[in-house]
This record gives sequence, C-alpha cells and structure tokens, in this order.
Amino acid sequence: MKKIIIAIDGFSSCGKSTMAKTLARKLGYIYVDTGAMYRAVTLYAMRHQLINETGTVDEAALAKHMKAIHISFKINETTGRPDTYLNNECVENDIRTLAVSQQVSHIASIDFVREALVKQQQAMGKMKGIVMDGRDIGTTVFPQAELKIFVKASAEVRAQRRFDELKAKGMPADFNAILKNVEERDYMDSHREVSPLRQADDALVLDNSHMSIEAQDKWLLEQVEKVVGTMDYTPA
Ligand SMILES: Nc1ncnc2c1ncn2[C@@H]1O[C@H](COP(=O)(O)OP(=O)(O)O)[C@@H](O)[C@H]1O
Ligand SMILES: Nc1ccn([C@@H]2O[C@H](COP(=O)(O)OP(=O)(O)O)[C@@H](O)[C@H]2O)c(=O)n1
Repeated sequence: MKKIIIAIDGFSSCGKSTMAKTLARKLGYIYVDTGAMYRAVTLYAMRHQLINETGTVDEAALAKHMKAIHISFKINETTGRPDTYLNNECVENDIRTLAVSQQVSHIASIDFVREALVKQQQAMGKMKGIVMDGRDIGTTVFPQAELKIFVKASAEVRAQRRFDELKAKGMPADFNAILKNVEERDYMDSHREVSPLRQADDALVLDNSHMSIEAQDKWLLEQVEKVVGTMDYTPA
C-alpha cells in the first residue's frame, strides 16, 4: 500500500499530537512529536544553565553542546505511546512542565537548533509512512508531504484543554498562567525569523474548537483516504 507523509501543524495545545498519535496507530505509521524534541533541547539548556529566566540563551555555549544532545523516542509499554528520551533518560514528564513551556520558544527560534532537529526529522521520514506534528512540518521539514493539516482553536479552549490535562496528571496547573503562555508562544512562534509558524498554502485547515476528539479523528482519516484511497487499517 502506498505510504505517505502526513504533516500536522498548528498553534499550541490544539490537539495536534492527540490526533497524530491516533492516526499513526490506525495506519501503522511512525509518529513523531517534533515539539518534544524542542522541549528536550530546552530541558537540557535549563539543566546546564545555558538559558536564563528571561529566556536569554548563551548561544555560543549551546552550539558547543549540541553534539552532546541525543533525543530519541521509545514506546511506553503501558501507554502504548512514544516517550521522549534525552541522552537515554526518559524525560516525558519533565519536558511538559510550564517551566519548559515558558522557555521553549526561545530555544526554538535559534537557527542552529532548528537546523539540527530538522535534519533528524527529515531522516525519520525518509521511508514515508510517518505522521509528524509541529509548527513547520508542512512548510520546512516536508514541504512535499502528501497531506498537510493546519489545526487551530481559540486560545481559551486550548488553555482549558492543557489545564485539564495537567490536572489529570496530578501536575501543577494555573489556568491564567497557561493561557498567557499559550498566547505568548503563539506570538513568538509566528514571528520568529527562521521557519515561523504559518499555514502552508496547500494545507487543509481544521478548527477543532467545538469538535470532539472522535469527530476530529474521523475527519482526519477521511482526508487520508481522499489522498491514498480507501485504506486497510485497524480501527482504534
Ligand atoms: N477535540 C478536542 N476536544 C477536547 N480536548 C481535546 C481535543 N483534542 C485534543 N484535546 C486535548 O487537548 C490537550 C492538548 O492536546 P495535544 O494533542 O497535546 O495538543 P498539541 O499537540 O497541539 O499541543 C490534550 O489533553 C488532549 O487530550
Ligand atoms: N516543529 C516545531 C515544533 C515545536 N516547536 C517549538 O516547540 C514548542 C513546543 O511545541 P509543542 O508542540 O510541544 O507545544 P504544545 O502545542 O504541545 O504546547 C513550540 O511552542 C515551538 O516554539 C517548533 O518551533 N517547531
């Protein structure tokens, strides 16, 4: 069966990874969360004091450290989903904290960081059969992707979803702080010089503000089927 590249981009916390994971499982594709990669580099920079509280990065020092930063994904046997590893340490929860969210867009605006991660992402998609989510997948990583989706939802809806998620995990959560972070990251990600977040010209737009997870999964699968024809997949 023809394998394709599926690029899912959009604003922070709108459900990209939720839909990408489910779709990849249904199709038997590889799933890559590129946000987790930027978050892992950020965690490394924080742990090594390469970024200060206001988001100023010691770029010369970080550049030297880049070769020592190895990011990988391993399937978690309990959740069935990929966990993020930084130099062989599982950092799946550490990279999801608000502290990392508040710093990540600074790290993600640095050209040499993007260059290194984009190279790894492109290598992962060489064989196709991949669903990748992020900010620049349809524009920079895989401009040739056969299917591109751009997801949006109101900032309040997105902050509420993130708040509920952190609460459910028993992690600290403050709605106003999350909303502020979501809005600040949207701005920084859309206004940076290198690969800013923008909708690819040939992307399909999905506003899921008032859409259930089930409905968005169904919609997404329909878009895949339009591209590759009816597929033989295992329903989740
Ligand atoms: N359509 C939806 N309706 C309600 N909640 C959703 C929907 N899609 C995703 N979510 C929830 O929103 C939160 C953020 O989703 P996530 O996939 O992590 O977003 P992103 O990858 O865009 O940052 C998760 O807790 C997820 O379960
Ligand atoms: N392809 C990507 C993915 C993420 N990022 C950066 O990484 C941050 C975290 O991404 P994420 O997808 O984990 O963010 P959430 O939407 O899950 O909150 C984003 O706010 C961007 O600054 C990026 O620049 N390019």
